[in-house]
Amino acid sequence: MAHLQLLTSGRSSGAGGGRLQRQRPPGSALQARGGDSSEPGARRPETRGQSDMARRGHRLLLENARQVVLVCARGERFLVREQLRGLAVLEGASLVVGADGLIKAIGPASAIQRQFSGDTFEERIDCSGKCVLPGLVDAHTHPVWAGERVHEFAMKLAGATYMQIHQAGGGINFTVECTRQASEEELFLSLRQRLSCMLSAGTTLVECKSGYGLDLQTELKMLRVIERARRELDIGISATYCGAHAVPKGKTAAEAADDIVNNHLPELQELGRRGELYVDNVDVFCEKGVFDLDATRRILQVGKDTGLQINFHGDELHPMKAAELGAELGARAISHLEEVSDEGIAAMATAKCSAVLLPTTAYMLRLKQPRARKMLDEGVIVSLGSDFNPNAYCFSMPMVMHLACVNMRMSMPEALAAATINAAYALGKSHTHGSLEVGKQGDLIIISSPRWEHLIYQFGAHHQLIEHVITKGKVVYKK
Ligand SMILES: N=CN[C@@H](CCC(=O)O)C(=O)O
Ligand SMILES: [Zn+2]
Repeated sequence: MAHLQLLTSGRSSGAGGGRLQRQRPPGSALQARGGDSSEPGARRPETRGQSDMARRGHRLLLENARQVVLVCARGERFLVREQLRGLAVLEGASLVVGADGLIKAIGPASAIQRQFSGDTFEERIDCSGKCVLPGLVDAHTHPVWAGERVHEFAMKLAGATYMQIHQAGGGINFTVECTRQASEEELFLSLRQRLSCMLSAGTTLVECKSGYGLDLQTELKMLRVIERARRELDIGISATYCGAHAVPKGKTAAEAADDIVNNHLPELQELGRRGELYVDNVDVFCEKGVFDLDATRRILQVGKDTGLQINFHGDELHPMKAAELGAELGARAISHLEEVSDEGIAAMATAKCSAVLLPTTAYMLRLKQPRARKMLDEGVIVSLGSDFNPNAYCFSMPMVMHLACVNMRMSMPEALAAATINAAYALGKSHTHGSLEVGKQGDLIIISSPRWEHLIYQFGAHHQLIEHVITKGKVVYKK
């Protein structure tokens, strides 16, 4: 009898000496049509024979993978607490993506072979000895900008702080000047290049912020560039309006907030109504010397009222009570949180507001690490992002996961969940992305290793490990 074998890899179940529990799968994991119909609770596979029906055409067959990492298998929208001890992993499994780009079946290789024996596939990939994982989700990036800030890296190495550089006209302000001068085409070409680097590092869904324009005209230019990328490129995009990323020269924070709530947000709403520009999230840099709690509240509330999800920068360099505010406003996610309070953590857990942790920032700026363990223990939905921007120049979610494990003491299953299903939740997309389940989008990566943990363990080796990146069942990167 061909049972689906659902493996659970525990917190300490790394490649060396970890324990792997084999469990009978829950019925929902057997949604895969390859499931054995004799399995209690299994949905009966379709019984129509190939002889009496026309051959069906599908987009992709991934055959006989050593491991297929589902991440979760019961339609969970996020994973917290003990759910993170064991991710759902199938061994010796195959996966089918249908012509619509959605996952059609996942199950034991032999069952999938029987079930689909007469069908055709645009592409078949032999995954023997390899692992299939969900495409990675990067929940926080600033990828649209012009200019060059490598000199600031040297200044920071010599001891300057982020805020010293910012207040001296560098940092965000410097990038704003360059981005205002850049053409839309120039910004699009550099964004395309950056997104292609992310894709080849395994990211298939990425949050992209504006925020280097600050004035309406340049913010719209950045958002149009993101919209064009969403329409033309293979990577999935969640667009964030971040016009409150810094206080523009010549304005106070209150004046900037007025401009945003009276002019920027209504204009975005109108463009959305006309189908010209889709924005998913509203962001504010809530920080001492940038936007205080009151200004942040005003902007986020109006953003929410115009239909945007709240997803903002908080409690990064100073404790601001941003987490408490986000929980109160119903924020979907808050990023950074190096300085979050205990009360803020508790409030985020209750409000199901995701903490988007950014290991590259704490690493590059030598900040104290966000308290990931406390957040995880209290049941906060922890996600990860690369924070790609001119200050933290990193495209790679595998490296982000590695840093999260070493510097924030997350386990490998926690890090992978944070870079897949939980990051998708932070973007409001975990019903379609973030795990390999029937009916979800066929976004996957194939790595040339017999255990998935190598993607995290081999620091900086993702380009050797990642063989294929697939979105909607189509190979979009091949090593
Ligand atoms: N903290 C605010 N924003 C960015 C940095 C942007 C920049 O320095 O250009 C961040 O998330 O790290
Ligand atoms: Zn950021």
